[in-house]
Amino acid sequence: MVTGISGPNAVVIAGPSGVGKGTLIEKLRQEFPKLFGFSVSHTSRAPRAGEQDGVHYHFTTAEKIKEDVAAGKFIEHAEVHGRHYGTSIMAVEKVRQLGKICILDIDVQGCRSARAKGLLAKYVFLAPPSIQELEKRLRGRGTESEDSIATRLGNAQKEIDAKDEKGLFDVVIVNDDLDMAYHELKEILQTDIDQAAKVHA
Ligand SMILES: Nc1ncnc2c1ncn2[C@@H]1O[C@H](COP(=O)(O)OP(=O)(O)OP(=O)(O)O)[C@@H](O)[C@H]1O
Repeated sequence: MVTGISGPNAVVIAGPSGVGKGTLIEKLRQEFPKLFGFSVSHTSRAPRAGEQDGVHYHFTTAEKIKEDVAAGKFIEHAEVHGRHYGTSIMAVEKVRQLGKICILDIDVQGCRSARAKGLLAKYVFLAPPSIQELEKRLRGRGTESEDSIATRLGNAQKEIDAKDEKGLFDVVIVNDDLDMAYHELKEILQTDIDQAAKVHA
Protein backbone atom coordinates (compact mmCIF):
# COMPACT_ATOMS: atom_id res chain seq x y z
CA MET A 1 0.00 0.00 0.00
CA VAL A 2 1.30 3.42 -0.89
CA THR A 3 1.18 5.51 2.23
CA GLY A 4 2.28 8.96 1.09
CA ILE A 5 -0.10 11.51 2.54
CA SER A 6 1.11 14.64 0.80
CA GLY A 7 1.37 15.31 -2.90
CA PRO A 8 -0.94 14.50 -5.78
CA ASN A 9 -1.84 10.99 -6.85
CA ALA A 10 -0.26 9.34 -9.84
CA VAL A 11 -1.91 8.76 -13.21
CA VAL A 12 -1.78 5.39 -14.88
CA ILE A 13 -2.35 5.48 -18.64
CA ALA A 14 -2.92 2.20 -20.43
CA GLY A 15 -4.12 1.33 -23.91
CA PRO A 16 -2.96 -0.51 -27.01
CA SER A 17 0.20 0.44 -28.81
CA GLY A 18 -0.43 3.31 -31.22
CA VAL A 19 -3.57 4.63 -29.51
CA GLY A 20 -1.87 7.91 -28.56
CA LYS A 21 -0.63 7.51 -24.98
CA GLY A 22 2.72 9.14 -25.68
CA THR A 23 1.07 11.96 -27.62
CA LEU A 24 -1.30 12.83 -24.75
CA ILE A 25 1.42 12.52 -22.12
CA GLU A 26 3.58 14.91 -24.15
CA LYS A 27 0.72 17.42 -24.27
CA LEU A 28 0.35 17.29 -20.48
CA ARG A 29 4.08 17.80 -20.03
CA GLN A 30 4.11 20.72 -22.43
CA GLU A 31 1.20 22.49 -20.81
CA PHE A 32 2.31 21.74 -17.24
CA PRO A 33 6.09 21.22 -17.34
CA LYS A 34 6.49 21.46 -13.57
CA LEU A 35 3.51 19.41 -12.49
CA PHE A 36 4.17 16.00 -14.04
CA GLY A 37 7.07 13.62 -13.60
CA PHE A 38 8.15 10.09 -14.36
CA SER A 39 9.38 7.51 -11.90
CA VAL A 40 12.92 6.23 -12.29
CA SER A 41 12.88 2.53 -13.24
CA HIS A 42 15.22 -0.16 -11.98
CA THR A 43 17.28 -2.25 -14.35
CA SER A 44 19.89 -4.96 -14.16
CA ARG A 45 21.48 -3.88 -17.44
CA ALA A 46 24.75 -1.97 -17.37
CA PRO A 47 24.64 1.83 -17.65
CA ARG A 48 25.36 3.24 -21.11
CA ALA A 49 27.73 6.17 -21.56
CA GLY A 50 26.30 9.24 -19.89
CA GLU A 51 23.60 7.40 -17.94
CA GLN A 52 23.47 8.30 -14.28
CA ASP A 53 22.36 6.02 -11.49
CA GLY A 54 19.14 7.32 -9.92
CA VAL A 55 18.49 9.65 -12.86
CA HIS A 56 18.08 7.52 -15.97
CA TYR A 57 17.65 4.26 -14.06
CA HIS A 58 18.40 2.77 -10.70
CA PHE A 59 21.13 0.38 -11.78
CA THR A 60 21.11 -2.79 -9.73
CA THR A 61 21.42 -6.56 -10.03
CA ALA A 62 18.94 -9.15 -11.28
CA GLU A 63 19.10 -10.84 -7.87
CA LYS A 64 18.17 -7.65 -6.02
CA ILE A 65 15.28 -6.92 -8.40
CA LYS A 66 13.96 -10.48 -8.05
CA GLU A 67 14.25 -10.24 -4.27
CA ASP A 68 12.36 -6.92 -4.19
CA VAL A 69 9.69 -8.21 -6.59
CA ALA A 70 9.16 -11.20 -4.29
CA ALA A 71 8.90 -8.80 -1.35
CA GLY A 72 6.11 -6.89 -3.18
CA LYS A 73 8.14 -3.71 -3.66
CA PHE A 74 7.54 -3.44 -7.41
CA ILE A 75 4.41 -2.35 -9.25
CA GLU A 76 5.51 -4.05 -12.43
CA HIS A 77 8.55 -5.82 -13.73
CA ALA A 78 9.67 -7.60 -16.86
CA GLU A 79 12.57 -9.62 -18.12
CA VAL A 80 13.67 -8.67 -21.62
CA HIS A 81 16.53 -10.61 -23.23
CA GLY A 82 17.69 -11.74 -19.80
CA ARG A 83 17.70 -8.24 -18.35
CA HIS A 84 15.33 -7.19 -15.63
CA TYR A 85 13.37 -3.95 -15.58
CA GLY A 86 10.76 -2.67 -13.18
CA THR A 87 8.94 0.18 -11.50
CA SER A 88 9.15 0.25 -7.73
CA ILE A 89 6.45 1.64 -5.47
CA MET A 90 9.14 3.80 -3.88
CA ALA A 91 10.09 5.36 -7.23
CA VAL A 92 6.49 6.45 -7.79
CA GLU A 93 6.21 7.67 -4.22
CA LYS A 94 9.32 9.85 -4.69
CA VAL A 95 7.60 11.75 -7.52
CA ARG A 96 4.61 12.38 -5.28
CA GLN A 97 6.89 13.67 -2.54
CA LEU A 98 8.19 16.26 -5.02
CA GLY A 99 4.59 17.44 -5.36
CA LYS A 100 4.31 16.09 -8.90
CA ILE A 101 1.85 13.80 -10.63
CA CYS A 102 3.71 10.64 -11.56
CA ILE A 103 2.79 9.39 -15.04
CA LEU A 104 2.84 5.64 -15.51
CA ASP A 105 2.53 4.43 -19.10
CA ILE A 106 2.00 0.73 -18.42
CA ASP A 107 0.16 -2.22 -19.90
CA VAL A 108 -3.05 -3.77 -18.61
CA GLN A 109 -1.17 -6.39 -16.62
CA GLY A 110 0.85 -3.60 -15.00
CA CYS A 111 -2.43 -1.85 -14.11
CA ARG A 112 -3.77 -4.96 -12.43
CA SER A 113 -0.58 -5.23 -10.46
CA ALA A 114 -0.64 -1.53 -9.52
CA ARG A 115 -4.24 -1.92 -8.32
CA ALA A 116 -3.29 -5.01 -6.33
CA LYS A 117 -0.46 -3.07 -4.68
CA GLY A 118 -2.92 -0.30 -3.76
CA LEU A 119 -1.18 2.37 -5.83
CA LEU A 120 -3.17 5.57 -5.43
CA ALA A 121 -3.75 6.84 -8.96
CA LYS A 122 -6.29 7.73 -11.58
CA TYR A 123 -6.44 4.65 -13.79
CA VAL A 124 -7.14 5.75 -17.37
CA PHE A 125 -7.71 3.47 -20.34
CA LEU A 126 -7.16 5.08 -23.71
CA ALA A 127 -9.17 3.35 -26.42
CA PRO A 128 -8.95 3.80 -30.20
CA PRO A 129 -12.13 4.71 -32.11
CA SER A 130 -11.66 1.43 -34.04
CA ILE A 131 -9.03 -1.22 -34.77
CA GLN A 132 -8.83 0.14 -38.33
CA GLU A 133 -7.93 3.59 -37.01
CA LEU A 134 -5.36 2.03 -34.64
CA GLU A 135 -3.72 0.27 -37.58
CA LYS A 136 -3.69 3.54 -39.51
CA ARG A 137 -1.93 5.31 -36.63
CA LEU A 138 0.65 2.56 -36.24
CA ARG A 139 1.42 2.71 -39.95
CA GLY A 140 1.32 6.49 -40.00
CA ARG A 141 3.85 6.71 -37.18
CA GLY A 142 6.34 5.03 -39.47
CA THR A 143 8.27 3.41 -36.63
CA GLU A 144 7.16 -0.21 -36.93
CA SER A 145 7.94 -3.07 -39.28
CA GLU A 146 5.05 -5.11 -40.75
CA ASP A 147 5.78 -7.85 -38.20
CA SER A 148 5.72 -5.38 -35.36
CA ILE A 149 2.43 -3.85 -36.56
CA ALA A 150 0.89 -7.34 -36.75
CA THR A 151 2.05 -8.18 -33.20
CA ARG A 152 0.75 -4.89 -31.82
CA LEU A 153 -2.63 -5.29 -33.52
CA GLY A 154 -2.78 -8.90 -32.32
CA ASN A 155 -2.32 -7.74 -28.72
CA ALA A 156 -4.64 -4.76 -29.08
CA GLN A 157 -8.00 -6.54 -28.90
CA LYS A 158 -7.08 -8.35 -25.68
CA GLU A 159 -6.01 -5.04 -24.13
CA ILE A 160 -9.21 -3.34 -25.30
CA ASP A 161 -11.31 -6.15 -23.81
CA ALA A 162 -9.75 -5.38 -20.41
CA LYS A 163 -11.18 -1.85 -20.39
CA ASP A 164 -14.44 -3.17 -18.94
CA GLU A 165 -12.79 -5.32 -16.28
CA LYS A 166 -14.48 -4.60 -12.97
CA GLY A 167 -12.53 -2.34 -10.66
CA LEU A 168 -9.61 -1.85 -13.03
CA PHE A 169 -10.06 1.52 -14.76
CA ASP A 170 -11.61 4.69 -13.41
CA VAL A 171 -12.30 6.02 -16.86
CA VAL A 172 -12.14 5.03 -20.51
CA ILE A 173 -11.28 7.83 -22.91
CA VAL A 174 -11.75 7.24 -26.61
CA ASN A 175 -8.93 9.01 -28.41
CA ASP A 176 -10.79 10.01 -31.55
CA ASP A 177 -10.36 13.77 -31.75
CA LEU A 178 -7.06 14.52 -30.01
CA ASP A 179 -8.11 17.83 -28.47
CA MET A 180 -11.30 16.34 -27.07
CA ALA A 181 -9.43 13.38 -25.58
CA TYR A 182 -6.90 15.76 -24.04
CA HIS A 183 -9.69 17.87 -22.56
CA GLU A 184 -11.26 14.76 -20.98
CA LEU A 185 -7.92 13.66 -19.59
CA LYS A 186 -7.32 17.06 -17.99
CA GLU A 187 -10.79 17.00 -16.46
CA ILE A 188 -10.09 13.65 -14.81
CA LEU A 189 -6.82 14.99 -13.42
CA GLN A 190 -8.09 18.44 -12.39
CA THR A 191 -7.91 17.87 -8.61
CA ASP A 192 -4.38 16.49 -8.87
CA ILE A 193 -3.31 19.29 -11.22
CA ASP A 194 -4.66 21.87 -8.76
CA GLN A 195 -2.87 20.18 -5.88
CA ALA A 196 0.45 20.03 -7.74
CA ALA A 197 0.01 23.62 -8.93
CA LYS A 198 -0.23 24.78 -5.31
CA VAL A 199 3.09 23.15 -4.49
CA HIS A 200 4.79 24.67 -7.55
CA ALA A 201 3.15 28.11 -7.48
N1 LIG B 1 -6.39 11.54 -31.74
C1 LIG B 1 -5.52 11.21 -32.70
N2 LIG B 1 -5.87 11.30 -34.00
C2 LIG B 1 -5.01 10.96 -34.99
N3 LIG B 1 -3.74 10.54 -34.77
C3 LIG B 1 -3.32 10.42 -33.50
C4 LIG B 1 -4.18 10.75 -32.40
N4 LIG B 1 -3.48 10.55 -31.25
C5 LIG B 1 -2.26 10.11 -31.62
N5 LIG B 1 -2.14 10.04 -32.97
C6 LIG B 1 -0.98 9.58 -33.76
O1 LIG B 1 -0.95 8.16 -33.66
C7 LIG B 1 0.39 7.67 -33.62
C8 LIG B 1 0.58 6.83 -32.36
O2 LIG B 1 0.54 7.66 -31.21
P1 LIG B 1 1.53 7.41 -29.98
O3 LIG B 1 2.91 7.16 -30.45
O4 LIG B 1 1.29 8.55 -29.02
O5 LIG B 1 0.89 6.05 -29.39
P2 LIG B 1 1.27 5.20 -28.08
O6 LIG B 1 -0.02 4.76 -27.50
O7 LIG B 1 2.17 6.02 -27.19
O8 LIG B 1 2.04 3.96 -28.69
P3 LIG B 1 3.15 2.99 -27.99
O9 LIG B 1 2.45 2.27 -26.89
O10 LIG B 1 3.55 2.09 -29.12
O11 LIG B 1 4.27 3.88 -27.51
C9 LIG B 1 1.29 8.91 -33.67
O12 LIG B 1 1.78 9.09 -34.98
C10 LIG B 1 0.37 10.06 -33.25
O13 LIG B 1 0.76 11.28 -33.81
